[in-house]
Amino acid sequence: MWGRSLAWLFQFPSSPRCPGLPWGRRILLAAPRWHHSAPEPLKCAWQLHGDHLELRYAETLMRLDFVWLRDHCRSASCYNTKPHQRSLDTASVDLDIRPKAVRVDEATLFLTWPDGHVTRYGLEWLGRNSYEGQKQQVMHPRILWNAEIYHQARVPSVDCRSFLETDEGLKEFLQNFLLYGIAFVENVAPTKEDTEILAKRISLIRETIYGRMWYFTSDFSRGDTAYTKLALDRHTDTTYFQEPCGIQVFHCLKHEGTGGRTLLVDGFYAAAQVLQQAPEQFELLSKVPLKHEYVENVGDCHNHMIGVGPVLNVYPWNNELYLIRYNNYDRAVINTVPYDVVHRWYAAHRTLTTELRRPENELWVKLKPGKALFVDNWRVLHGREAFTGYRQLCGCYLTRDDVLNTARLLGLQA
Ligand SMILES: C[N+](C)(C)CCCC[C@H](N)C(=O)O
Ligand SMILES: O=C(O)CCC(=O)C(=O)O
Ligand SMILES: [Fe+2]
Repeated sequence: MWGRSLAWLFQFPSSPRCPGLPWGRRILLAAPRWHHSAPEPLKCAWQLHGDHLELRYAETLMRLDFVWLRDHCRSASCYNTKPHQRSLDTASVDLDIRPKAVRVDEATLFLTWPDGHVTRYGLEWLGRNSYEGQKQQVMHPRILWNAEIYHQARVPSVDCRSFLETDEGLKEFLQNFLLYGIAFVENVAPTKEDTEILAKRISLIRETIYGRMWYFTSDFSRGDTAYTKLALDRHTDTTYFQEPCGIQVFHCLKHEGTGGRTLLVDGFYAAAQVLQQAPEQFELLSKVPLKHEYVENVGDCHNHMIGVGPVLNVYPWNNELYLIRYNNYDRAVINTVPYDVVHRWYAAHRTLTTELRRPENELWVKLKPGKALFVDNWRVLHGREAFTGYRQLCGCYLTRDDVLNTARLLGLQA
């Protein structure tokens, strides 16, 4: 029996935590204390250590802390499955707790605690919810793009009626939006009110200093270059908020004149190139905190906003990007790092900018009345070409949590 289980254990690659140490050698040292679930196929093996339980299930080696195991107990007295909320008072758990007994069958881990309480875990559940399991998964599946990838994907626009009236239309739209960070709705009546109806179908509108639904022409009514006819280089908006707006909706209601095309660039595609070419620069961009700032004193508008955070924001456990802040217009004085770091940061920023400016990464579209564009402002940069004539643009920002909420309720991974 032991021979067979050891043979099985030898098939696994070396432990990710100790790359130099073959798994087999660790097992030989620890062999007398390994247990495994008896029936074939042998999918699970475990052993108790001084302060944690080591569990191998399917392809995952998990190290589970005893307090964690007590804290996540899903028994009726510890967890209320109706509201999906914990009833257990975590602060009442002895930090030196250790299970009195451990047993594993084909699908379940059973732990008996010193006070007799029994905790059961589905092995499948642990595989998905442990740190080691999470680390292997992405939170947000995406397709990174340059202009060619995006064009070749032939991502369809969704028709306004299908978007408003059917779950399939909405789901298709949101799936495109989650994968590419941009999505279009067609045949929208060219008014601010109709644009608002679209926005409300997927989220709550995020009211900001620019209003709820904003509407602008090149009338200099606000102290920002957006309210001119000038070209705007690629950027993300509201970098000067502690939480930049998650989504931006654009709907061009009128343009009598030339130019004014919209530029879109996938910031995560560019960042992925930086990671490949210069991982230390990617790391710097994800670690150095920066300020962005908006100071306005025009007419009755008086605002002073400051947002702090790095250019690239990643989940620390899997290094997955979730937010890029990139706005060279609104970047504030750098006073958060010493001079030598500043210089390396400028070099890293240059590498990223070079990627963002590659013509092959630029997607140019002309927004027309009837075609609304949704942009993931945490991922995709936008800009515009200079223009002549009269141009009216309306839109709004959306709260990100609520867009993702809608997507999850439709069964999408968001
Ligand atoms: C869309 N709307 C015209 C309302 C906003 C303009 C905000 C522009 C600002 N520089 C930023 O990038 O955040
Ligand atoms: O005028 C445009 O097309 C976009 C301007 C802009 O960057 C913005 O409104 O956030
Ligand atoms: Fe903008």
